[in-house]
Amino acid sequence: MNHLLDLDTYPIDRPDSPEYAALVANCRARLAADGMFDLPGFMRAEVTKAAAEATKPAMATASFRHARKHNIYFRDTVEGLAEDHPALAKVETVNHTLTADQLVGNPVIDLYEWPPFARFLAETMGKDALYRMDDPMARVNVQASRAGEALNWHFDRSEFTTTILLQSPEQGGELEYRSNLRSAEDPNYDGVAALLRGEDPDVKKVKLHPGALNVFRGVNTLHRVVQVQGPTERIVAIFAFFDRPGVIMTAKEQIGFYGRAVAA
Ligand SMILES: O=C(O)CCC(=O)C(=O)O
Ligand SMILES: [Fe+2]
Repeated sequence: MNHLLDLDTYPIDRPDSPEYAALVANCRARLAADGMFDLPGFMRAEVTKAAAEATKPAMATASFRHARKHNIYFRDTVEGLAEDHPALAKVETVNHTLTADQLVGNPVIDLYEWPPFARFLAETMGKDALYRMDDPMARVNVQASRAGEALNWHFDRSEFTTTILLQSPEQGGELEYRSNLRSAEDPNYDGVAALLRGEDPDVKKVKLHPGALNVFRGVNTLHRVVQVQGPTERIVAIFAFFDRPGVIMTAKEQIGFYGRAVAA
């Protein structure tokens, strides 16, 4: 993996070393403080560039253009919330997705399949273990956003989201986020509504660079990608891990996310 990743700076292949323990401790502290950590230069620059380039033919011809209006919960109704509550205000998302079955041979798949990666992520999140999905599409996705496009405000359905940015646009494409906007006990609908009105002073913005590993607690961190400007697409790889092995999507979920279904 040394040819793909900067294992000198990030020794995730040496889980028994003191350097590994220090790295994990640092990531955990940042997750606790900010709901996020990123590791710049995690994937080597030339590999990152090659991985981005390799997605382009399929992105141009075979990706799923996903354009939708949604609220930040991706749900039609939220129990206890009036339909016209401003926390349910709709935003628009447009992006283009390639699924794992369309990424065969891409370094992002090699990384996903490498057991120390899941082990390292689990340790940063304070979990006993994390498992890859068995879903042929959802395991790893690559999303492209073009000028005028972006993934809009949302909470994630999974507790954590793990990405590697493969290509930056000229302008836009930063990740905007607000950690701890809600908790398991308090949905904080008024806080959500204030943020959607642009009135939350605690929104932060991070500009990731290609090759950076980014992990964030998306379940309680409201987040969006800032609209892309200019001719260069923002391209990001998204890795799906679960607390248990063997997770797959239903055909209905696959069609909802990707416009087609592929059996496991
Ligand atoms: O593109 C990104 O950086 C964030 C992706 C994201 O929020 C998601 O996949 O849920
Ligand atoms: Fe997300």
